[in-house]
Amino acid sequence: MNNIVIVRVDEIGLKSGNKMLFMKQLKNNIESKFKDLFSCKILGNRIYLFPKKTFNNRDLDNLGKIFGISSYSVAKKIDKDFEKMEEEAYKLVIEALNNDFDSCKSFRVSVNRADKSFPMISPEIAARIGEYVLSNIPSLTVDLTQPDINIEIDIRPEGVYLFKERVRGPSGLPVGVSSTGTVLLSGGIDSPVAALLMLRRGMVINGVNFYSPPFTGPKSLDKIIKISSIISEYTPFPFHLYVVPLTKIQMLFKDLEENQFSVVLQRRSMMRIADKISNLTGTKVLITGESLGQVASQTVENILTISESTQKVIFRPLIGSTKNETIEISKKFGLYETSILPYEDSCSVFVPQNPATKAQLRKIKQIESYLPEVSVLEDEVINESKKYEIRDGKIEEIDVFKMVKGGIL
Ligand SMILES: Nc1ncnc2c1ncn2[C@@H]1O[C@H](COP(=O)(O)OP(=O)(O)OP(=O)(O)O)[C@@H](O)[C@H]1O
Repeated sequence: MNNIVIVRVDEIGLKSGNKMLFMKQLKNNIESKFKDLFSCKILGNRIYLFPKKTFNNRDLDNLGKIFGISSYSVAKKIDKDFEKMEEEAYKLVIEALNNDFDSCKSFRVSVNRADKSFPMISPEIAARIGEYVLSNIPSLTVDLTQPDINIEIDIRPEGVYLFKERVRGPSGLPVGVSSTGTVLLSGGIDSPVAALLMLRRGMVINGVNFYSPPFTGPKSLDKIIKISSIISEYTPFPFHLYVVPLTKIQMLFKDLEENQFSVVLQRRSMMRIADKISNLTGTKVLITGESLGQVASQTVENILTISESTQKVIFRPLIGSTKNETIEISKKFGLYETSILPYEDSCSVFVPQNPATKAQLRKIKQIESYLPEVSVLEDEVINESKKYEIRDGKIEEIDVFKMVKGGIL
């Protein structure tokens, strides 16, 4: 049981003033996912995980979903004793060979001597331990640039760590260090990726989804909950999803004579509702998955007209991305297979034949001025929304919050 896990950070290490705050948040985030398995300790730019019970490498998979971690290694900690270092390095090579002594594998020993009081310099330690390993396993060759097996020896004041592998983490900043946002979360490919990208910058988020009963059925709801559940695996905070029935507002826009503006009108309504939910839940910004020029509603003119419906800043992390790039990220985060399930999204049900690509604000405001009931309906649908709390993939429907203009009932 003397294996420990070393967690490394990249960006956090560069933050001078906030570094300790960020490290503590990362430590809390790791503890919240691994409280039964490890106790954690910050030492310099690293976090060390001490096992409370035996673990195997698969138990560590969730470290790949904790933003802020650049890499981690399962390491053996020993005393600062040269003979023990030789012995453990040899054992690690044997482990890495996995009983394959026939195919000619190459290896390297890399030494980091952070404790300068250790009486030998790094190249000397590497060379001597390399010789020791070679003398015991003559089928090996040495390769200093691209070895099959890289044994790392890290000599620090508190002891020596040896490991043979660095597993890459998801990098970024720990969730909890970058304020809060509300993502307009559709069942498509883009907005779930936008949500993950904001989590990766350390933001705590909740989500608002619009659905159109009875035009969108229970399978669409299942899909958005499944997407939220995947998102929740990347945050230590519960992910709250507000599901808002938009149908009565959409019907109003659909029946307009000038229904080419219905998409922009609908989006403005979504923004106002999301703005209110953001205020009710205390988040600071809105987030969407828009990407410039991707669909008719995402021209600069339409985006400006849509943005005007809220005072809040809207983060659009995908604005400059290509569809393929977004798909790549979606796959990387394990979202893609769910995002492409063929269930109708609320908006696609009500798209006119020729949606306006340059909806002028003046025109849109004029139409809205003929529809004062929209604002009443927006409050109504917030009252009718469902709220789900999703934590580590576990879903619970909780209290529907009630709202009247300007406050919570
Ligand atoms: N039903 C919905 N519920 C919540 N937000 C939505 C919904 N539909 C669209 N949005 C928000 O508006 C943005 C633009 O949507 P649009 O349908 O124009 O583009 P999209 O590329 O299909 O987006 P996505 O892939 O995220 O569905 C979405 O990224 C999302 O943030």
